[in-house]
Amino acid sequence: MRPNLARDGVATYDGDGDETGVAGVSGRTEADIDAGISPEAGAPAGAARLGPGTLVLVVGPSGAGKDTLIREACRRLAGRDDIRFARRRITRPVDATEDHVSLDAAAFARGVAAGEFPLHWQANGLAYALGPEVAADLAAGRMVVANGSRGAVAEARRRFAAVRIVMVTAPPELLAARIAARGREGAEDAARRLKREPALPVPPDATIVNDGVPEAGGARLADVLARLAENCQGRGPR
Ligand SMILES: Nc1ncnc2c1ncn2[C@@H]1O[C@H](COP(=O)(O)OP(=O)(O)OP(=O)(O)O)[C@@H](O)[C@H]1O
Ligand SMILES: O=P(O)(O)OC[C@H]1O[C@H](OP(=O)(O)O)[C@H](O)[C@@H]1O
Repeated sequence: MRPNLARDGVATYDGDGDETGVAGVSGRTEADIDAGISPEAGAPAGAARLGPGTLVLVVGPSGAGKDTLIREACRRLAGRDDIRFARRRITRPVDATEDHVSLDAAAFARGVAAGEFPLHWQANGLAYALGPEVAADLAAGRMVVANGSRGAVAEARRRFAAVRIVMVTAPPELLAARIAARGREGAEDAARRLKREPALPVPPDATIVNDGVPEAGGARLADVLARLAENCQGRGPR
């Protein structure tokens, strides 16, 4: 399932839905967000899920610019007490590319065993988690935005009451060039990242093609987040 990158930065999905298990699936557009079309239809019913605030997972291929656009959107939405940006736990040393909490493997495993992480996943030889403050913010009715894995969306939908997905993508040649220029990964790791294409279990609520300047993509993400927050009304901070 590959996005079409045309049409004013809004991607739709082709295909028969094989990868999502949904026949004739098409991406939700920002118009759908305005219409309040719910992606929870068909989500598994479970025990108490974390909420009532909405978890927004920003997903997409490595190098697309998720962290960059999240930083930009965070700057633009500073002062919004109803929207928080998650600080991830990652088994990666601290570096300039993301303001995460760095944990070693043992500390990460202890966090998992203690049930501290409302969501965790593994990818790229690393372990990632959202911290307990995410659950607290959702419980207070806030929207929480996190850089997520496409492979963790299904689990997120089981664990959280309301999950929205924003796909950030870019043409393949830009992905490769950006990962190389960032210099965080070696050539082999970079190549493995470029090959990763875990399927989403649902189409994204919005897609941002980050092929312009970061400020443009960041402004677009901020817009999408503001609209998603509007549609979570009735669940404001308390
Ligand atoms: N619109 C853009 N124009 C030019 N460079 C960009 C743009 N967006 C991001 N970049 C650069 O591309 C690199 C990858 O961006 P970023 O780390 O935000 O991507 P990511 O999707 O979070 O990737 P990963 O999943 O590998 O962490 C960074 O060096 C960033 O500065
Ligand atoms: O390929 P998928 O499963 O979508 O994403 C895998 C992981 O890679 C990226 O993290 P980072 O680049 O290591 O910070 C994503 O944020 C996610 O955690």
